[in-house]
Amino acid sequence: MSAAAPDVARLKALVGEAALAYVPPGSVVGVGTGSTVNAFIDALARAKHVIAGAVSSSQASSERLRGHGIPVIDANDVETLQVYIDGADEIDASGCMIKGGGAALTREKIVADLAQRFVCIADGSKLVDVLGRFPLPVEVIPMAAAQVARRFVALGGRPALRAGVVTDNGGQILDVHGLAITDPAALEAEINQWPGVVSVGIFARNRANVCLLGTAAGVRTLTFTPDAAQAGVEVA
Ligand SMILES: O=C(CO)[C@H](O)[C@H](O)COP(=O)(O)O
Repeated sequence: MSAAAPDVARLKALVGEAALAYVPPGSVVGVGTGSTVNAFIDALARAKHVIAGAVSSSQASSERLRGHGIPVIDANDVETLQVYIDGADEIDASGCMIKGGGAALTREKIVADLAQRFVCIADGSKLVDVLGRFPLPVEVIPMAAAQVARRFVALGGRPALRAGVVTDNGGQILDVHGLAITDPAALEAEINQWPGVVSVGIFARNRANVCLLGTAAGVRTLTFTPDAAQAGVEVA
C-alpha cells in the first residue's frame, strides 16, 4: 500500500463507531452483514448493556454478535425495529444501494424492511453517481439460474454465477455486470417479478435514510429526502 492510499479498514472502523449514535437505548437493533458491519458489531459490544438485543441478517453476523454476548433475536419475534445498520457495495445520492457482495442480500432486505430507519455505513469509495459499476447480486432458486441469467442478457447485462457460493437460504448468486441502473426503483420492481428470483440486490424501496461515509477528513453524514428522485442532503 502506498503512503497516500486510504486505510479502508480505518474508515470502516470510523463509521462503525459513529453508527452507535443512531442506536436508541433499550432497542433491538437490526444488524447487517459485511466487514463494515463487523466494525459496528465490535463497537456495539461496548454498548451491549444498553440494548435489548439484535436481529441479524446472516449466520456470520449472528455468530459475531453472540461472540460478544449480544442476544440474537428471531426476526419473527419483532414487529418493527427502530433502526437497521448495514453496509453497501454502492450508494447513490438518493440513498438507493447495491447490496449483496457478501451474499446476504435476502435476509438484509427482510431485516431492513422491519426497520423504521436504515443507516448505511460505508467507506467513501462506495458513493457513486449511477449504480451498476459493482456487479448486481441477485439471489436465485438454483433451478432458475439459467432462465434468470437469460433475462439479464436480454437487458444488456452479463450475468455470472458466483462459483461455490450457497446462501444462508440455500440459494445461488448471479452477479450481473454491465448494467447502468438509472432507475433503481423501476428495475428492482421489474426483477422482483421474475420467477425464480429470491431477491435482487437493488435497495430502492428499502433505501437508506442516512449514510455515514468514512473519508480521510472524518465521517461525512448524508441524509436523504423521502423522494428518491431528489439528491441526498449533506448535514455534517
Ligand atoms: O451487502 C452486503 C453483504 O451482503 C454488504 O453490506 C456489502 O457487501 C458491503 O460489505 P463491506 O462492508 O464488507 O464492504
